[in-house]
Amino acid sequence: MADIIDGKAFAAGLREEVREGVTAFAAKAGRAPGLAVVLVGEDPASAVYVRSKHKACVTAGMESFEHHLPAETSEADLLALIGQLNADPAVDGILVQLPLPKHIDETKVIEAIDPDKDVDGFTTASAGRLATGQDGFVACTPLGCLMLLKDRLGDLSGKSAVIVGRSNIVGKPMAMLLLKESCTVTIAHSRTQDLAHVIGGADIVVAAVGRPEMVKGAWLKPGATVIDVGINRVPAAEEGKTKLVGDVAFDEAMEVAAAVTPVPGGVGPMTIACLLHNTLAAAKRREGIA
Ligand SMILES: NC(=O)C1=CN([C@@H]2O[C@H](COP(=O)(O)OP(=O)(O)OC[C@H]3O[C@@H](n4cnc5c(N)ncnc54)[C@H](OP(=O)(O)O)[C@@H]3O)[C@@H](O)[C@H]2O)C=CC1
Ligand SMILES: Nc1nc(=O)c2c([nH]1)NC[C@@H]1CN(c3ccc(C(=O)N[C@@H](CCC(=O)O)C(=O)O)cc3)C=[N+]21
Ligand SMILES: [Mg+2]
Repeated sequence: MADIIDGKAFAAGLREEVREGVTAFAAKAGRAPGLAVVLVGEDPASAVYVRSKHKACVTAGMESFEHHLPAETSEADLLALIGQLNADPAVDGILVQLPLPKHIDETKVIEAIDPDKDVDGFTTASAGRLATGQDGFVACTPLGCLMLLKDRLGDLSGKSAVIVGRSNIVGKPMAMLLLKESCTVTIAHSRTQDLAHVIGGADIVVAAVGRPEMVKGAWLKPGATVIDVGINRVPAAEEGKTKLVGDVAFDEAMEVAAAVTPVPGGVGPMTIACLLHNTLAAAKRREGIA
């Protein structure tokens, strides 16, 4: 039976560390770090995430500036808001909750964020810095996954890692991070042939697909470490209820792997803790505090 990697507990520790860092920052800077979260429209899942980010900010002693705009907001108005937040000295980090309504060009909006305030790590500047080994913000979800992997495995050098998914916000930055750790990295996606075989060679599997329980236990190399990024809401056994499952068939994986992250309670809480971590780092950098 594999170990369950307790992302929720690890995230709680990281949040406590950030809280202490915030106190030290405030003593020197005379102000708290500030995070601006922009939500456009009424997507219920997005509203839940934004609420938990706000709560986490406040608990860590940070300022949270919430901007909830109606779904009909024009791209120009949203870009104008980003411009204001870029110029606002009280704002250290800017997060624009994705997805945006269809009439708004996501790339254009993300690119408008000052890279020094890009605590999500989504701008081209941040992605380029990560890819070329320069200092910058790393996307929160892959950063959280890396922290869990290093905590569990120590040195990752030489390990074979398969990432399933190649999105700009999870799969690609995850690949860059693991490459930096000297893993031998394979990125699988919807055109990958014989995914089971590809996964079967991996010491580390990161699943970021968005398909409930698609990675089967029998595909895994015995003793593998499995990081499940997927958040899928599916019907529960009880009539009319839903539950969250990951992209990995958890019970099966527990029979073969050495360690597996659960959903919920795995990667999700790490994403929010890393957002706070990045926001504190942004604030320190902007104030010239080591
Ligand atoms: N825990 C957290 O904090 C977060 C969780 N998530 C969750 O992680 C999951 C992935 O998110 P995200 O990266 O944004 O998703 P995207 O939809 O942007 O990307 C999904 C990726 O999976 C690949 N894929 C789809 N079907 C298959 C298949 N059958 N076999 C192999 N690969 C496949 C796609 O390939 P192709 O490129 O060829 O289409 C694509 O690269 C979702 O469940 C999301 O909810 C996301 C962000 C944060
Ligand atoms: N600009 C932007 N940045 C993001 O980081 C971003 C985004 N947009 N859009 C949506 C995705 C998704 N995401 C999650 C964050 C926390 C949990 C999380 O805490 N999940 C809990 C469960 C929460 C529940 O019960 O619904 C858990 O896994 O334990 C999940 C998913 C961040 N995202
Ligand atoms: Mg869109």
